[in-house]
Formats: sequence, structure tokens, C-alpha cells
Amino acid sequence: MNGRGRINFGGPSISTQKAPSRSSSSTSTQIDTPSDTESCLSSQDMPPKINVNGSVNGAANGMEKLSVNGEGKKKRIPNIRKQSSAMLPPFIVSAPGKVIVFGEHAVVHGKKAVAASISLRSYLLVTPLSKSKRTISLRFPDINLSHTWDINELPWSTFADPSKKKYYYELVTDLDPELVAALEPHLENVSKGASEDMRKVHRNSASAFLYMLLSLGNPEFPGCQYTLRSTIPIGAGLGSSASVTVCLASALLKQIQTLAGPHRDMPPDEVRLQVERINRWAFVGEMCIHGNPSGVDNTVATQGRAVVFQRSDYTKPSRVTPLWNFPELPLLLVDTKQTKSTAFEVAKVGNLKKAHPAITESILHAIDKVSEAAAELISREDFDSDELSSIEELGKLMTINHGLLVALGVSHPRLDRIRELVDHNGIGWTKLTGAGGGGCAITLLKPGVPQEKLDQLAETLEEEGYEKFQTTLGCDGVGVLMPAVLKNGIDDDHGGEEIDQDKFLNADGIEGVEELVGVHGEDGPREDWKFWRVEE
Ligand SMILES: Nc1ncnc2c1ncn2[C@@H]1O[C@H](COP(=O)(O)OP(=O)(O)O)[C@@H](O)[C@H]1O
Ligand SMILES: C[C@@](O)(CCOP(=O)(O)O)CC(=O)O
Repeated sequence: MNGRGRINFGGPSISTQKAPSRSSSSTSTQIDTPSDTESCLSSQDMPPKINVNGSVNGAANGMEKLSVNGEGKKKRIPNIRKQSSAMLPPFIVSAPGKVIVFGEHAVVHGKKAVAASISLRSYLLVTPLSKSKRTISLRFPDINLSHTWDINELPWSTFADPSKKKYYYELVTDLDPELVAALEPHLENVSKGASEDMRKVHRNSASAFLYMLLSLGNPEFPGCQYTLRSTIPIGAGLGSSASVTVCLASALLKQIQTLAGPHRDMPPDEVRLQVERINRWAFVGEMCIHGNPSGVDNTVATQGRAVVFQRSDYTKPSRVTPLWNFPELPLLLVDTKQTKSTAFEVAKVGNLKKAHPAITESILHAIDKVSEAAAELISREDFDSDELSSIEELGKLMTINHGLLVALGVSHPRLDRIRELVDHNGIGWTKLTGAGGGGCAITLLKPGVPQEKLDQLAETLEEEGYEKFQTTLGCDGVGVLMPAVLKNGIDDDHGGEEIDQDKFLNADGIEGVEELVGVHGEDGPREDWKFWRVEE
């Protein structure tokens, strides 16, 4: 299990990453302005640059190139090669889901949250097409979405208007209503004939993609297929949408050549810059899907591990404090199988705040204090996840946090049923995780609970239609497999296996996806995958 702990819980188990050593050290990252290295600059935003062959970069949009001839005179030459993003080989990007351990909803209102990435992930295969094919396709089989746009028909000029144009390095904290409206005609034909509910899901994902593509790309953008497979249950509070938007943002930024790496020797500041860049655009995608996200989900999905997150001022970057030695918590993750909408639950709290500002603010403030206390507790030298006293202290904070979420009106009878089964049988402490209204609950298991009790709980949960999840906490964030080829070990039959769209689409279920492209192979982490790792 690659150094990860595992809890036996009468069937599928949940494992948590082993903390290498305990220390309370943590640093805060706040990146305000990008300081680009040349390798990170987008060809579309760079000043013209003379190449070794004498041609001048910047010849997009049919401009003629200038060359310096032998006599040192400038001479006009025909535009032989249209400048666009250099053709990349097919590649895959991947980003994890997350659990919010403390602070959901309060985090939308500027308070702190503690969140950790999980080992369930999304994988996006990017397949550039030959130059003559001027189409962009999304194949998202998890939600049954398949759609193709003609690149030339997309509203590039609206997004490129100087009053609207956003660059890859900018911090975008609002969607522009005119740009959203410009997408409308291009979303109308998506999944025509499907049910309204299904269309909404499709439009959410498609609009997130188009908004990012049109903001970051240009009319010369290469024809391309984007194929997505995810192992994260959708709408369960585990950050499926953020993991998808992180994949889309990193793929597009990679395609316009504004991301350096990832590679092992990158200096920490450069890693942080790339991570921040991806995170900013993933947040834009999240706004398309959720309306008013806090940014915690995309932050954890981008940088991985565990963090304390706070965005007090939406016009400024968030404050992200990595929890380097996130403890090996005996957590159980249970899905109610009750669908929910993050946008709906977030709006519910917003309405409560309008109706009862002082009361709601005091609940949110209390949640903030719980998150603060939890972060302080798990960062303490003497916190020991095998010790009842440590776990009990953390568990009590979870109980308080859940109660406050109930007060905000975002729980659900099926979530409270898990809490009842767990708390009242002395098995541990439970709170909802994510938006609530359904989705998942996390349970911190009490050390030393007899196996029969755990078996009994597992049986009851199964009988009542709940599903347990096996996952690892504190995993890598966004990663890239470029080209989309896995070596899988020298003696392996599949050595050098190229992952094409058919193979990717035909991978059988979660296990099939993980077996084919998973960042973890059977024998541990797959070395072909590279990550931007924000290190201590
Ligand atoms: N595997 C996927 N493929 C395509 N779109 C997805 C996928 N997973 C999530 N999404 C998008 O994210 C939305 C779910 O977001 P949300 O309700 O916040 O759930 P979660 O709590 O899992 O993030 C979906 O409606 C869809 O637009
Ligand atoms: C409720 C909230 O705090 C978390 C939502 O998480 P999820 O979409 O249910 O995975 C919203 C947010 O932080 O944007």
C-alpha cells in the first residue's frame, strides 16, 4: 500500500497517507503577481521574438513574417507556417478530488476550511487533431456528454475584445455576463433531446470548458479531442467538478504553452507559479459550474496534500497554508447516494444570511473557530492518531461542525442517519463533507472499537443503500503524463503502451481506468506521471 495505513472495516477499507514525521511547521503561500520566465510565456502574449532560423514569432492571424536577409536588409516573406501553439503529442492530465474535513460553507463567506486531497481522480486525455480538422470535441462518458464545435464558429472576437480580454496570468474573480451570454448559442445544441436535468449537467461542464478555451485560446487553436474519465463519484461532495476544471485548465494552459514543467528540478517558486496559474483558471471553471465557489476545492485539487484555506477578499488571491504532516486519520467515507447540488446548497446559506444576518454570521464564525482549533490540534507535536485522547478531541470538533451545518440547513436525513448509527453506537464521530443536502459523510473512527461493531455498522449501511469508499488522504495534486504513453516497467507486456482514445474510453469502470492510466500502478506510483509538487 505504498506506505499508507489501512483500516479494516468489514469489506472495502479507507486508507490514509502515513505521515512521515510529525511537526507543527507550516508555511503560508500567497502569490499576487506572476513573475514569468520566458519558458512560461504564451506565444500569443509575447513580444515578437526572432527565432534561430531568422523568422519572427508573432505571425498569428495571417500576418506576414519578417526575416533578416544576408545583406542585413529586412525583406517580406510569405507566411508559410501559421503560428499557433506548437503541436503537442497526445497527453493526459489528472487531478484529485477532496474531502473538506472542517469548514465547508463557512469558507464561501471568507472563513477558514481544512481540506485534503483524496486518491480518487479525474483523467483527461488531450488528443490534438491534424491541422486540417478545425473542430473541438468533448467526450465525457461519465455524464454521457459528447459534443463537437467548429472552431471557426466560436465567439473568439467577443472574448478577445480589449475591454474583455483576460490573460493566462490574470486573477479572474467574476464571470463576465456578456461573455457568458456569448456562449449561450454554442451551448444550445449540446445534448438536445436529453432530459432537462441531464442537459444542465452537460451545459455546466461544457460552459466551463468553453469559457476557459475562449479566454485562453485564439482562433488558431489546434483542433482537439478532450476525453475525460473520472473515478470520483459525481455530486457527492468529493470535489468532482473541481477535479474536472483543474484538468481542463491545466490542459489548455499546457496547450498554449504557458506552463513550465512539471519536472523534478523545478525551483519551489516556479512550481508555485504554475500551480497558482492552473488554480486561477480552474476557479473560473468552478464559477461556471457553481456560481459562487470559495475556491477551496480547486486549490486542493491543484496542489494536492492538505491545506488550511481562506479567501477573505474575493478580489485577492486566497490564503493557503499547507498542512505538511497531515495525520493518518482513521476516516471512513460514506456516500448517502442522495444527489445534491452544490450551487443550491450554497445559495440556501446565502439566503439564510440575507434573512438572518447576525445569527448566520455567528454560526459561520463558530465554524471558523472550529476549523482553526482543528488545524491547530492536528499540527501539534503531541497529536497522535493512534491515541484515543487525540482522536476524541478532533472527533468532538467534528460533532460541533456537523451541528453547525445542521443549523445552516444543509444536512439531510440520510446524513443524519449515518451520524446516528455511528455516534450512538460509540463507533466514532461523523460530519457531512462538501455541500451537504446529500452527498458524503466522513466518520472519524474511535481507536479500539471491536470489529463486530464495525461489521454491524457496515452491514446496516449496506442494507440502507449507503456506499463506503476506499480512499487515501493527502495525495498528489495535478499531474501530467506527456506523451500519453506508459512504460509500466521494462518486463511488462504493455511496456511503452500508447493510450489512445479508444483504449481510454474502453477502460472498464473505475478499476479499468486506474489500471490503464492511474497515477498509482499496482507496484506503487507510476514514474511516467509528473507532478508540480509544492514542497515544504
Ligand atoms: N466525470 C465528470 N465528467 C464531466 N463533468 C463532470 C464530471 N464530474 C463532475 N462534473 C461536473 O461537475 C458537476 C458536479 O459538481 P458538484 O455538484 O459540485 O459535485 P461535486 O461535489 O462532486 O463537486 C457536474 O454537474 C458536472 O457539470
Ligand atoms: C459548500 C462548499 O464549501 C464545498 C462544496 O463542495 P462540493 O462541491 O460538494 O464538493 C462550497 C465551496 O467551498 O465552494
